[in-house]
Amino acid sequence: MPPDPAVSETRTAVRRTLASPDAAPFKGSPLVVACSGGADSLALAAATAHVARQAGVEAQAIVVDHGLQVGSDAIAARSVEQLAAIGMSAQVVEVDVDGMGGLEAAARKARYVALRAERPSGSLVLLGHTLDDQAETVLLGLGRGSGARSIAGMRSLDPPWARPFLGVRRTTTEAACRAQGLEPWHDPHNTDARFARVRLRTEVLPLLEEVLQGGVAEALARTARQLREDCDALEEVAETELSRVRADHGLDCAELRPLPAAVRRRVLRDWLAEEGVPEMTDAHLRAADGLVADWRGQGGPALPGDFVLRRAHGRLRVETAGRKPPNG
Ligand SMILES: Nc1ncnc2c1ncn2[C@@H]1O[C@H](COP(=O)(O)OP(=O)(O)OP(=O)(O)O)[C@@H](O)[C@H]1O
Repeated sequence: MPPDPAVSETRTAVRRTLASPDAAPFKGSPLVVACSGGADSLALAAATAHVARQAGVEAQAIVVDHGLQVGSDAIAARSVEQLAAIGMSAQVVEVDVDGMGGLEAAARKARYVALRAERPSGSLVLLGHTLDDQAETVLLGLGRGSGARSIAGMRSLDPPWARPFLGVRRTTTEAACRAQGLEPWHDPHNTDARFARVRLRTEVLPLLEEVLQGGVAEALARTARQLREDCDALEEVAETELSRVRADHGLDCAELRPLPAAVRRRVLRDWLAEEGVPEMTDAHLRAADGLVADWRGQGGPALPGDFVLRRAHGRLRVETAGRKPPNG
């Protein structure tokens, strides 16, 4: 009997990602599925187990227990049982979440650190993000005025991370679970209307679908892909330009100025990161760019990490706050 269409779609998605040219260095490497026990990552585990068996490669799952809610250990244990039913061995990794920068973000950070540390060396870690997650990320980014890179969403392959389901709808992962007799865990956070992402999913996207007569999630995912291609091209150009405009431990303003703003700001961002300036916001970057594009002899902006940007003798330099050479 041919497999259920949803099951086929999930398997094809995993096969395609592993067969992509960028995944070639990982051919034959072990596969690790990051499994929360939810429908997306459970369907991913089932598809990966099947594809791995056919290809003769090792596959296992990691379930992260963030310890944030009562009974999180029981939820993790249930996920391990579901994984055992599809023939995938799993380990539970407990992490400490410090709550810095918000609980959600801290949990995510701890999860990625643990997955990276626990995976067998040389393996790919498969994550269950779907097309719906991608669409929500794009829409949230647009609404918050984020930069192109963050609206460009997630990559399907960004070693050691792989996201085979970025073209698969959430309804398909749910159907694939049902068809395989799997019982996903329903995270109460996914329906908690205090989260902007949840309201976007349950209120905004359905309304947009109605107004635009369907296809919105796919369209947003397409926007993400196009932007990603544009961003990649711009970043390549910026890398080349950065090596050209370097001068005397700084940057040459006369060489920088004629560059298109999108390239110039990327050059500045990459160079400032290289100089050790942390967490640049868009406002910092614009102020830094003002020293090049709109130079009127002004003082340089203060940057995060107690750094100051200065323009002297036609060169940009990063200094720690306190030292002041003459402007020029
Ligand atoms: N507790 C967990 N243990 C293992 N993997 C997990 C866990 N939670 C999430 N994941 C992995 O991350 C994927 C995305 O999950 P989710 O959308 O909940 O994450 P998020 O909080 O939005 O963060 P991010 O999207 O950056 O991973 C899941 O499909 C799964 O592969």
